[in-house]
Amino acid sequence: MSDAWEVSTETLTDAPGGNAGLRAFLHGLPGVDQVGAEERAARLATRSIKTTAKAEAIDLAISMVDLTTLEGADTPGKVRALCAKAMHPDPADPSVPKVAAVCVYSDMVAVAVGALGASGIGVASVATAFPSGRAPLEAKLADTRAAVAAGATEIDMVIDRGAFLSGDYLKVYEEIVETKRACGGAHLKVILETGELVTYDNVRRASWLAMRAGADFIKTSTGKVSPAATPPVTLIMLEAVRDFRAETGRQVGVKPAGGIRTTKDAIKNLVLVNETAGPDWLTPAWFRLGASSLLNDLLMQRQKLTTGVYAGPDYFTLD
Ligand SMILES: O=C[C@H](O)COP(=O)(O)O
Repeated sequence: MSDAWEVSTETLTDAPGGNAGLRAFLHGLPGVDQVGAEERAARLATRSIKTTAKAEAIDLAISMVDLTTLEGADTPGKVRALCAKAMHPDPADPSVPKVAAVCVYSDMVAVAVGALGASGIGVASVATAFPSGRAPLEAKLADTRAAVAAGATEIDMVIDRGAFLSGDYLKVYEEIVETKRACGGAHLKVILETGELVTYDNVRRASWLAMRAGADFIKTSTGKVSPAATPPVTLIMLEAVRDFRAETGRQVGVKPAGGIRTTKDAIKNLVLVNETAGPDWLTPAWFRLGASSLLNDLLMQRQKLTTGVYAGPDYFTLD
């Protein structure tokens, strides 16, 4: 499987069998064993990673970060500072890898594009009436097109959870298909907002629905709803991308986001990836960590491993 992102061109324009067909497919998926999923996620979380492996894991995690600011009070200055940090997380140590992408609201895309220049760091924009997903489809598509026109290379859309929970799977499917079309060459991450989906079975169903509609990535959460990226939810989504590739040959990425704050959290995620979807997903092309305040902890732990002492949170610029 290639490391490069493959924009899926085979997105289905019609859901075979309409809503009834989708419903039959999604409800025909095997149910999630809740106890089994929680126990497996908890067991994997106890794996201890030390010394060289830990240093490698920290650098891999840094390279997978979608460095995020999604606040009403975001300013061009804050976004430029975030971009500087994305390119040189620790200006005193050029061996620290750059992050994968900067994630902002669509009106901040042009600022991020200008600040990141030719760094190779992606610009991800949330879109489609983030975070609620409540707006007419035309407004959602206009939001998406505006972000792409401003230079976004990745679009993080939210699904309509109300439609999903009321069983209108076709509406969710068609919105994803249309948003994928509006993305053009940009990659589409589909946010399921798992904290609102009520059951693990729904997490599995929403993952398959998004992948069948053409998602390049499935993402847990907006970061605005709790619970967000819990280990069992990430595990279920990793199983879904693994099984989807086995069935269709197409690889889809996974992005847990929301509440990932510590190096421990990040490493737990990497173990989950390796043990569930497998090492093919252990690259920034196929796995991202959406986080607004994880990077500094990764930098502190990295420095501790290198120098033996913690620099302390004030040493690094705010993330
Ligand atoms: O997409 C990323 C999330 O909004 C980040 O959530 P966080 O602020 O809990 O790290």
